[in-house]
Amino acid sequence: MASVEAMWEEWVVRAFARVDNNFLSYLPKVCLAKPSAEEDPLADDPRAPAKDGEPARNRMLLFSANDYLNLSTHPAVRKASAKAALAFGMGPRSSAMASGQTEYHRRLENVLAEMHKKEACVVTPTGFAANTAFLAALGAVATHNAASRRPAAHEKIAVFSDALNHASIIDGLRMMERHNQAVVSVYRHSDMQHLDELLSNCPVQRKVVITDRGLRADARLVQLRKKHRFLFVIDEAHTAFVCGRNGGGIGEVYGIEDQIDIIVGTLSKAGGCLGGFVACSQKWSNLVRTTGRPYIFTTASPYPSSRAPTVLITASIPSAISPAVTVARKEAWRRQALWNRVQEFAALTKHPATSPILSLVHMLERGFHIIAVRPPAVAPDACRLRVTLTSGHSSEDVRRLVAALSECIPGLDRPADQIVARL
Ligand SMILES: Cc1ncc(COP(=O)(O)O)c(C=O)c1O
Repeated sequence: MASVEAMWEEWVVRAFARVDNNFLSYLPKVCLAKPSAEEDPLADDPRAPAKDGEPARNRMLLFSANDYLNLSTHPAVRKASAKAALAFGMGPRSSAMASGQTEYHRRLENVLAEMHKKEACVVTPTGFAANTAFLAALGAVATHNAASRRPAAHEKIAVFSDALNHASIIDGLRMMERHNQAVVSVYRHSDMQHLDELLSNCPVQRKVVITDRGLRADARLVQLRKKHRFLFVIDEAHTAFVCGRNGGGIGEVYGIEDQIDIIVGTLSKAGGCLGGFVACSQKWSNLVRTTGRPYIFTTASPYPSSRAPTVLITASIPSAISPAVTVARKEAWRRQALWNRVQEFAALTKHPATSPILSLVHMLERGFHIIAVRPPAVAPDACRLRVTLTSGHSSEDVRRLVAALSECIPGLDRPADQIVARL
């Protein structure tokens, strides 16, 4: 008889053969460019002339990162994280539930709450955890209102989710279904008519609409909220700090902050650091902290030395994100630079770009790092290549990118539907 190890090995190999295993070959080895001597805080002699890093042929322009405002390398962010790490160390050691919250976490939560015009905010280790923690708390509404019994049909929550919502929303919803807390309906991507129909046919009293595509659906969602009185949840992972005069996201763009009940976001994209958040009312934040399992049962963002008493512990990531948030709000030119790049790209390619993320071709060999979006992120027939523009790209970078792309896609200056057909 085969050993347990051999049996498992065979099952793993068989499973792997059925997944898209090209995935592994897409993971390029990336070496970070060495900072110049002036920029390198560890350089022996900051006045020494900059050394050449990697040979020029290996250098590439990164069009695949979500560091939209280039804050991950901002001097204030580097300094704050280095200072916190030097003073307090790195190891996070436990969850917020076990070791409490530092003043840095609290300060960050207050800034984010204020930024989104909400009473409160809960910072989580990632954006993925923010969505799943919020949805776990949402599920708790059904369970606890059913006196901890299995909720009956009328006690469940009806959740309406955009077809292209992020995996963290999908997994959070699956969790709710597993606990009999929710009935989930998926509406066609940004199709408000479909959403309206589904809402109109739903007899359940507690309704929730959740989308990470707020920018596309805009004010129509607000009209539907008035009509159907649902709890409105937006995942602002790609819009917080990026859209709105002060980086306040969708709510600020359309002046509908008071119409959005819950804002979920990440600090790992435009924030240039790592983490997530749920901005909401005080009551919702209490529920997330006490029932949001992905917030409770996971280690908090990095914090320092075991010698520091808990109340004095500072956190290197929250202390880095705080200056990042300040810079993101203050330096509106970064947002302007980013949107200028989007407009330039749209003008050069005639591609109707309305966001810094563009689905196009892979160009690694030409010195452009662009990622392929493939299953399980999208359906097998919806694979695409994705260009992400940031404020750190110059107009020249965009011109070079478009020139290189045009060699691979002869129809790049034609309308987008024709281009997609050719890819
Ligand atoms: C819409 C959306 N929500 C949530 C997340 C998860 O954020 P994080 O990377 O901070 O876990 C992502 C990241 O890809 C995202 O695109």
